[in-house]
Amino acid sequence: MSVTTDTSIIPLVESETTVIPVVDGPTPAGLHAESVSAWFGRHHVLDRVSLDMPAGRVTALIGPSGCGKSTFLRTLNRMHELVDGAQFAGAVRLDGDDIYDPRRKLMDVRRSIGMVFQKPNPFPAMSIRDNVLAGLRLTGTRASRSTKDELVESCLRRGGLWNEVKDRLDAPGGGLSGGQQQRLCIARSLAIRPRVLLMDEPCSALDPTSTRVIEETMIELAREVTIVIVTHNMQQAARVSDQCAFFLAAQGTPGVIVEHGDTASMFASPQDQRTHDYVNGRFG
Ligand SMILES: Nc1ncnc2c1ncn2[C@@H]1O[C@H](COP(=O)(O)OP(=O)(O)OP(=O)(O)O)[C@@H](O)[C@H]1O
Repeated sequence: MSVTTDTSIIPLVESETTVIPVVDGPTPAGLHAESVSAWFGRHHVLDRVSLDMPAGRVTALIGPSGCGKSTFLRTLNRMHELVDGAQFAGAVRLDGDDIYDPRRKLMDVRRSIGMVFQKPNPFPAMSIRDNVLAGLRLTGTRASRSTKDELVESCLRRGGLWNEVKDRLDAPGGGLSGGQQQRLCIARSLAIRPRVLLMDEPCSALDPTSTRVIEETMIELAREVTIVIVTHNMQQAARVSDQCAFFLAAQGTPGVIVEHGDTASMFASPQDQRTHDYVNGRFG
């Protein structure tokens, strides 16, 4: 089950004010999950999952419904803990530093590791420009008017939306098409300079043309931000990802990674029969 919610940005709220060089491009960071387990109450949904997600690469998480892909994704920026009764064990290292270290500020974690959800969730009545800048306000980041203008243009360009909206930046975000709204959400995520972007089935609500545009945007973005994407679409995983991890939860047991590796090899010559059957559409 993927959770579609505006909490994508609410957890960033903190009173602290920071000034950061908002226009410089960020540098992608490596993410490493180490023996990650997760529970919802007594329901154990992930069991000791370890995965390297290299800097500047696209990692696709694939597997049948309910095997824990979205839960795993949400442990990667500590959104899992927002659910009542949710528990976590293990470590997630961002360029070597554990994001679960109690000395680490939660806001810094969520600023470094952004998230884009299945259903586009721009603020519908807010202008396109203000949507892009919304994350800055929520993180207490100050910037001059001209810096903001540069930032809006840079994020919309990187989100692959600038040419379509540059003449109507004051129009409401809710007036855009679904695909444009999703790219606006990507641009909004980029404005706080994440080093990793988590994407939970970002194209599942979109038509094929919008999907292709988002995929092209992802491939471009991977130079500056590490991407981890959950997708049910095998062609999409093959098109956009450098490496894949295949998750599976056998009946009544928590999800594990059955196989992971370079995407081309996993599709052409999977090592595990279950991976072979899944990528060839035999189940799931
Ligand atoms: N908020 C929640 N509260 C309780 N259980 C949950 C919650 N979210 C997910 N689960 C359960 O955790 C398990 C893993 O769900 P998860 O959404 O991570 O799987 P998934 O592989 O992403 O599925 P899908 O591909 O259908 O989105 C499922 O059994 C699901 O019912």
